Amino acid sequence: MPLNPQQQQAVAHRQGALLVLAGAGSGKTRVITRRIAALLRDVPAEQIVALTFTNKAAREMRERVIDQVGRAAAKGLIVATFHSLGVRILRQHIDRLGYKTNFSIFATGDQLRLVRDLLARHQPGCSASIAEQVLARIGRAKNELQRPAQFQPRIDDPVDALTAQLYPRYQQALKACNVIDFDDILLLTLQLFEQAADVARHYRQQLRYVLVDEYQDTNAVQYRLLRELCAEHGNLCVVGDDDQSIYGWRGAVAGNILDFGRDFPGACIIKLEQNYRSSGRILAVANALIRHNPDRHDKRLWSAGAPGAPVVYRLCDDGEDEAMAVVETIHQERYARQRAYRDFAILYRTNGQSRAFEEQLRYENIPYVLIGGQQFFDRKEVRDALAYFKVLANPLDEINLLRILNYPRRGIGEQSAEKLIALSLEWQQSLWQVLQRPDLPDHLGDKVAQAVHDFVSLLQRYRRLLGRGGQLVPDAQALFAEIGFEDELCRQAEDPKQARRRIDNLHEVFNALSAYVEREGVATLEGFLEKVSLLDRDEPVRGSKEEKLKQDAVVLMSLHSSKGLEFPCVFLVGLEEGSLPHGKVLEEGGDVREERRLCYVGITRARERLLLLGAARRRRYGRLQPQVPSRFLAEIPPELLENQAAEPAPVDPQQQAVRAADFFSRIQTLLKTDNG
Ligand SMILES: Nc1ncnc2c1ncn2[C@@H]1O[C@H](COP(=O)(O)OP(=O)(O)OP(=O)(O)O)[C@@H](O)[C@H]1O
Ligand SMILES: [Mg+2]
Repeated sequence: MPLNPQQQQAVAHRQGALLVLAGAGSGKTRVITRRIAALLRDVPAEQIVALTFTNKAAREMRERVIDQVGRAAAKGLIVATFHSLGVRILRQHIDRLGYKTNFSIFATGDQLRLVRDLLARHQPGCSASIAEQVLARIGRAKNELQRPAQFQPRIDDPVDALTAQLYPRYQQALKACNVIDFDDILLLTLQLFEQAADVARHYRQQLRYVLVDEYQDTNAVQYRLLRELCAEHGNLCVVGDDDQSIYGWRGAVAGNILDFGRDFPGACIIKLEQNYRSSGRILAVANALIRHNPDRHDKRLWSAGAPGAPVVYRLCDDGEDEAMAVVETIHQERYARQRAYRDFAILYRTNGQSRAFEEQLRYENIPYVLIGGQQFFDRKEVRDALAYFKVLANPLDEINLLRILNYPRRGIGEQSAEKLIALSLEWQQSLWQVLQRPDLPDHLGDKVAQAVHDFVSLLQRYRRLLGRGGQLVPDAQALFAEIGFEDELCRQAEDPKQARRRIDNLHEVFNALSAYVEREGVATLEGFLEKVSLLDRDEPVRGSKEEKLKQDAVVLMSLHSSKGLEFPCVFLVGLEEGSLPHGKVLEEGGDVREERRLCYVGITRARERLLLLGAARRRRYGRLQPQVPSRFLAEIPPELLENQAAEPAPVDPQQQAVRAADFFSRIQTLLKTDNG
């Protein structure tokens, strides 16, 4: 498909800064991939770096480039997320900041545990629940470029006061364990560039063409990093849409995109106005909604396509009814237009909303894939297993060392663990060093000291084995068999089914490891852990997101993870006050404009058919409660919507009995499929 003149101009642009500011579906991502292909004709691949927000988007972009230029020509090209580029750089040079290059990356659970430990040590009276709030403040501070020294607590804010106290200690503890957290990845990369001029120069000379997709979602740290990278050559090309900025809550600054012209004087700014994705009617709805956000760059998106089918709003009776309406439409559309299951996406505000749709789809035997939801790598047994890997890769990782010290139980109880920590503080040695001291029997008694000794030699033995990297999977399996990990899972489970699930999850870790080994030329435990810690925060439970998208199945996902994607038919569900806009935002006086942008993102994923749905009543805390339709619906002129909103039917007792019977038979079917 040929590019339009504006797209061509963006692709042909060579030196200096370039901003493509354009609405949804106007071909921004396409411009980036075509530009890379064009650059590859006269620039070595290693000099080009394209940055995106999710691993999925990065993989997809690489594939699209390969389709155009072939695999050989794309070799050496860097297509990555900001975080994976950061890790790549830190692995080479983090020693300049006083860390070792085999550092590990903390998962959220590990971070929380560290903050809880620090709280218990320094503020014994505090409730443990405050740890999460402190951690969130630390995260926000890091994304706003505040290191411990720059953190400014707000007056009269007790959580801020605690954060001010704990943040420096948290940072010291991480460093002592040779660990960094997710937000440190970018902050430390930036620090490296600022402190080590030679390192900065090296990357500025190596990475001569920088391209960024979804630029509206960059935060302050990412922005500074880009400035550092492009300080000499200035070849920065960014594309984005201020109307799709949906990560303000994570510190993204939409202003970055609006200030681009000021920050990079002489920048070329190109606007794309033709939308190639959505039908005229869908586009009209999107435009009408987003117009309600003040202070935006006004963009007029038009489509050369046909107006298409009407956009429908359907007010359903309750959540079950909403799910049935969706499934009914899927059946109709498949029948009338021979659509595949993968043509449909059900989009919602929060992952918890998927349940009713999943039930209904299962009941009707419709294949579906769920993207996001409870994160596989966050489950307890999975984190316990990974803790072993983490300690084997980096024995200074004290949090994980403590996690496995007596798991599975080996006779080093909590009191002994506390004694060991006290000794490590007293002797100013790392816990790992303390565990290896010959004089431990004097402090712990012979029996416990023997258990510690066995534990240490086990770890050392496997460190040697795994360090060779030849047989990661069998070696790891041997380790877990030797320590009796599965037996421990069985002992702790409440019933055999739970035990089975947990053991399956452990095996899934081995599967993930083996898939990694197969993919990678040189596989190491560190490399595997790095992959896991860089997974998209909303990566699916199992399998990669694009594998799932390839199957012929209806897709269920949150609005946040739908960014950049497109589907022939989209159901945007739960259009009620409290769901979209989200209740938390309303209660805390948050930014309703960001919720509106989220709704806009959802609408603009649709190519041909868009259905907006909501329920008149919804089950909350076990009771049906009346709902108010989303304010966003009222912002769309009625002539743009085909309203299928029926007044909720008066409840006829006989009908209710039929519904109840139907409901129970469905539950029974579900239980049967569950067991089967
Ligand atoms: N010149 C063109 N001719 C035909 N189709 C095009 C053209 N440009 C883009 N498209 C198609 O339009 C759709 C949207 O393109 P793309 O995903 O690049 O848009 P985008 O601006 O990145 O959207 P979003 O803001 O949602 O990320 C894709 O299906 C793409 O193939
Ligand atoms: Mg895009």
